Amino acid sequence: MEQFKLFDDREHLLLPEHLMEYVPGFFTKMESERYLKTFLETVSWQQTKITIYDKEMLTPRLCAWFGDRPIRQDDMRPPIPWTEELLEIKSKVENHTGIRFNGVLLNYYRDGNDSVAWHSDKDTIVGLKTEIASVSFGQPRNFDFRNKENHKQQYSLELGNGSLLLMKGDLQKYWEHRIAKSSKTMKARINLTFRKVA
Ligand SMILES: O=C(O)CCC(=O)C(=O)O
Ligand SMILES: [Fe+2]
Repeated sequence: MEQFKLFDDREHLLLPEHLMEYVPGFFTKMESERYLKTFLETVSWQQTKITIYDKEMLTPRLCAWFGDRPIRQDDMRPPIPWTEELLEIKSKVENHTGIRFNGVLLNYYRDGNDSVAWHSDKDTIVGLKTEIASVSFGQPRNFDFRNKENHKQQYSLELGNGSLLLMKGDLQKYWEHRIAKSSKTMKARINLTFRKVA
């Protein structure tokens, strides 16, 4: 099991550099407001059905998949073609990370009731480590992550407006993450996860 120090001497959260890189204000406030507004107004958001313990439910958030090809083998719906804004963001993210992506999943959390449950992501080309670049606009929300084998090892990072979080290395293998519901009043947040799909 990998170990790392998560807090410095002043109890500030230290991110393990080989697993995560966080860049607050990767986009300016003005850019972020413009992107949030554009996506809220123009994306054809979908709420997909998920089956949990034989019960059909709707995901507690809205989604849209853009890119060059379908998101997964078991979900062959055609992707929505790239938009001008998404290509702008993609190119800035690719320049910063040096990674090329071929799809982006947009998640729209309408308020504090919207969420994503504990999971890890695995949709990369087999044999490569999953690298996902996550861009957030709007309401800051806590991104919780916990060790798969020891749930007590749990940390939280607030993903701010206009921020970039790069998830890499063995993060998806040993850790899972979520955006929990919140009882506080929360405004809209849109998150973009850039991915490499086969
Ligand atoms: O909204 C987020 O920050 C995380 C979204 C996520 O985990 C995912 O799309 O797989
Ligand atoms: Fe995820």
